[in-house]
Amino acid sequence: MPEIVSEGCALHVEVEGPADAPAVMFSNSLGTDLTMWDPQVAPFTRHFRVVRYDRRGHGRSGVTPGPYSIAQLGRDALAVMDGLGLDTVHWVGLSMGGMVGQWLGANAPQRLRKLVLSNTTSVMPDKQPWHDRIATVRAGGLAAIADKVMGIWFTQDFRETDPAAVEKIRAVFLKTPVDGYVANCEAVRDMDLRDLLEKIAVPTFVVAGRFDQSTPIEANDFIRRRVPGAQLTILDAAHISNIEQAAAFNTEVLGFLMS
Ligand SMILES: O=C(O)CC1=CCC(=O)O1
Repeated sequence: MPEIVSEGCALHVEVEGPADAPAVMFSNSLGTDLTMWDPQVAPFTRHFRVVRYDRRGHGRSGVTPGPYSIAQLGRDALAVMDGLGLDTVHWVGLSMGGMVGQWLGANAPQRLRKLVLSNTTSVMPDKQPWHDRIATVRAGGLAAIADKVMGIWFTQDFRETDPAAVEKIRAVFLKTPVDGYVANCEAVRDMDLRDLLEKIAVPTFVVAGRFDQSTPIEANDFIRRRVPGAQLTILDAAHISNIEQAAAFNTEVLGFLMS
């Protein structure tokens, strides 16, 4: 894999699937890494070249001083495309990955074929919970919020029926560097992408979770209403819908990308 450095940060990238197939680039959520997309690799590599990367501050990518911004994280994504020699990709982003996707859809539409925005929002109207979360993590590390976050990411039913899947993502969450996590929280807290939405000129599919408390259906439907021609589907999941409802997520997203 080529080493890709974007604005002083080495980004960890993995590529799988046929080299001559169109590329799908997956972008992770806050406090995860590229392994969150493991349930997508087998079905998507049947049709696509799968590109996954760890967002700055996460996983095996570097941690640079924060705060980060969604625009900066968008430029990182373009650096990954440039580093791999990809003129265009399909973009699949969940939560923060969807925030970066909104920025790309408005600022670099020529680099996108289709855009999937999953479990995301254009703005965090209440900043206080983010100030509180940052203070708690600075004082006690990610362990201080892990139980609460897992309770937001997955329904109780899923936590009981597939504890191994939850443990796997909790372990990634706990390994996320505090400085990287906080710098990304600051990007989420401070963003306001609402005015970009009507500029997105890329076929767009919005995926919401019926039980998502973090980026509720209304926030996803706001995006659907503002992005010209966008469609919305709602899965029986909380926030990390690509894991909790992997089969439905794969069917819906592949159906959109291949239509
Ligand atoms: O961790 C959360 O609370 C959910 C979330 C917000 C932005 C993101 O990427 O995940």
